[in-house]
Amino acid sequence: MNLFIDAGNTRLKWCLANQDEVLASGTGSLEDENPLGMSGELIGKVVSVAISTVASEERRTHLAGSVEKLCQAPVRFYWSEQSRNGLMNAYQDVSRMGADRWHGMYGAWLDHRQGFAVLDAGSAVTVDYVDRHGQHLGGYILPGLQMMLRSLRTDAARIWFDPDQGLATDPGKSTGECVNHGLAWLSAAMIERVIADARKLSLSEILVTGGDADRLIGLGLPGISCPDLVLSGLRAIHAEEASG
Ligand SMILES: Nc1ncnc2c1ncn2[C@@H]1O[C@H](COP(=O)(O)OP(=O)(O)OP(=O)(O)O)[C@@H](O)[C@H]1O
Ligand SMILES: CC(C)(CO)[C@@H](O)C(=O)NCCC(=O)O
Ligand SMILES: [K+]
Repeated sequence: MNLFIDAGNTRLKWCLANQDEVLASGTGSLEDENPLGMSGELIGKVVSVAISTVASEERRTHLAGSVEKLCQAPVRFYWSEQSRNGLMNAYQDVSRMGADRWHGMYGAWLDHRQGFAVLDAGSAVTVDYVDRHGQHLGGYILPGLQMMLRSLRTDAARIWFDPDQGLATDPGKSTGECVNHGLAWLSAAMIERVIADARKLSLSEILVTGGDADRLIGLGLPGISCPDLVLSGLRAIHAEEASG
């Protein structure tokens, strides 16, 4: 069995799979001693490890070391590419693009050939557009929800509030409401722009992934929820590499 890991800035997601089926999956944290939280029985089945990560070089090295030791299996990292199987990256320097974005787009490209947007609402939010020819048209990087809450709390001396996950966007009448409604209102505005862009660029689907995907759908994003988009892209690439 192969172990696949999508290691973001906050959490990591993993799945244990062979060519066509997923045996188990879960989430973990790079901070934990056992970053995967996998049982010994599952760990015993791992013969190779494939990782997509956007973590710092220090955390990446640490992860590689602990996973190698834990699984006694070779670890390979997969990065952004210029092109693959008809999907073409718009970046001139593809080594600068977060691997999660490329793997997410590739996961989407496998099943959606009519042009799509990928919205990954994680620690940071990314939006990427791919037309029906497989051409990546570019994208956007924005702060994520927790990041924005944290910066308001840290950088504005008189803003105290309890974060809520509410979806109300009407004008707030207390600090807490103004902050919470403000973030929902901002997300709603982003959603409107993505919808407008998708229409303008003739992209027929919006695929949503990341920890805050359901929140965006709750705010009216007409998107398809694909929680494992990055891992699907990574699995496909790993399989293609293995078959030569
Ligand atoms: N159990 C959870 N733990 C942490 N964050 C969560 C959880 N459930 C939902 N979230 C939300 O998910 C967001 C983080 O998303 P995700 O877990 O996809 O991040 P990530 O993959 O580490 O991020 P990135 O790839 O952007 O570095 C947070 O803003 C938070 O609001
Ligand atoms: C934007 C994030 C943090 C989203 O996870 C990640 O894709 C990343 O670190 N990207 C590097 C910069 C870039 O994609 O251009
Ligand atoms: K992610």
